[in-house]
Amino acid sequence: MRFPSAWLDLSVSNQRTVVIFGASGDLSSRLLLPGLGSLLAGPRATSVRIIGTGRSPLAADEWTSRVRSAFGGDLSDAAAETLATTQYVAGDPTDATHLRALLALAGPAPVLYFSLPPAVATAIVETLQSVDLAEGTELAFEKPFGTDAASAAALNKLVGTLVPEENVHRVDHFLGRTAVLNLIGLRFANRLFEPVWNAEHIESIEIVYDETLGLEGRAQYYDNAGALVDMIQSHLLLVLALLAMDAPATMDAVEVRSEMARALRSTHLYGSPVEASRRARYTAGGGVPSYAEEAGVDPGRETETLAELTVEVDTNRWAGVPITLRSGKALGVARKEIVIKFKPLRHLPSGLHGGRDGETLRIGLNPGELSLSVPALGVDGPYTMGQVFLDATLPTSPVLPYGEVLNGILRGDPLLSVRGDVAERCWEIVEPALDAWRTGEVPLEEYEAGSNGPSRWRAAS
Ligand SMILES: O=P(O)(O)OC[C@H]1O[C@@H](O)[C@H](O)[C@@H](O)[C@@H]1O
Repeated sequence: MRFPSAWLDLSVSNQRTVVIFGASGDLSSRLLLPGLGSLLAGPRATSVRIIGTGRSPLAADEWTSRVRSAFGGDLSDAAAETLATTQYVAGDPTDATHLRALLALAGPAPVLYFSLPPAVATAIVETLQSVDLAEGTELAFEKPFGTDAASAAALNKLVGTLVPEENVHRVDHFLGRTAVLNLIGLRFANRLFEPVWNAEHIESIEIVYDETLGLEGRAQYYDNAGALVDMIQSHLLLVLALLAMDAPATMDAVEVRSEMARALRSTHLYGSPVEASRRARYTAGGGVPSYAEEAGVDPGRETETLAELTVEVDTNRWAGVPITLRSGKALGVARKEIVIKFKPLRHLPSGLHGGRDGETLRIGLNPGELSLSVPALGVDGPYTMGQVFLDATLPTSPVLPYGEVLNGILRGDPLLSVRGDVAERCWEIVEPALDAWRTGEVPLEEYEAGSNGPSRWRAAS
């Protein structure tokens, strides 16, 4: 159950220049630079030239010290070299003259990484229309890609005039998670699971990413996004795609991404938006203030901090199986897992007593773990059926999920990047629920911070 070695290749064959737009922002220092640092720590890594850029002026030593602290620990040769060559250039990225100077500095085949919200990234892409891009330029975008299906489609169109689709990387760090990548090994290299991975044998699926963390000072972004857009529209639907897709012919980006896209094209809400979606917001609890009182939040906006969506993948393999995606903040338990419930067998020999439950497979997403409950005789007394658990821990990659995705971007391989049509499709899947929420058809429920969320939700713990 190991993923192909190309994904574990920590080396960056040709030195590349990465221009980070929004470099002085929180996302860059919290996620992007540490991810790059973990990649550069690999034994075969070569250095990368990083040019940070943003509107805020930043002294050269201030920028270098930010990069240094994001890399953490002892520096490998590649990381030390990267640090020695990095620079920061302040300027307005929507000004074509500034962009031309920046690209001249970057040289051949740079990666332009937009560590910015969609509106700002779109404005820069618009300016890039009047600037010549070097052959082999790669463009990388943080999530969310667009703010709805229409804006994602418009951005795709704009980006498509600059570089070919295989040079566009819509970043989703869940695709760099060991446990998520291992879904491919778990399913397609596994005699036990693959034959039963369908509606004939599986009753229901949950994909849950409950966090104990609250807002972490990100109100400005989060209050506009909410749990559904922040986690389900992006990360969890992509996990679903890997879980539900058919076997790709090869592990090539074209094949894998086509299968993922095919699964998502068949995905829609399980019933009406009112039946298939739930939303809630935390009130004060355990020393955490209520969401409405958090700094920077507009209480009237009705932003949800916990969301649940049940979908169906309407294919021959999956039709009829409810798949529930759930994620939220400030919950009592950090439950981050996929739960696959198999159907009970139709028949048990008479004389066997107890548990007729089907098997349950739990795939821990963070950390990566597997647990399969199987019926066994004698667990709860002689000739009585009970459940025993087969547990395994997945190896932890030394490369952070962001680093894994970046590895692909630097090598020009879009395998772990979201394809344009998939980015649009993920919006289309959630939009009926978002529309029903806007019109108040689905009430905004409440849960106490530190609790497990409202009861009676499908994926309630
Ligand atoms: O557990 P991880 O890797 O930090 O991923 C979860 C995070 O993913 C991010 O994309 C979301 O914006 C955050 O709100 C969330 O906390």
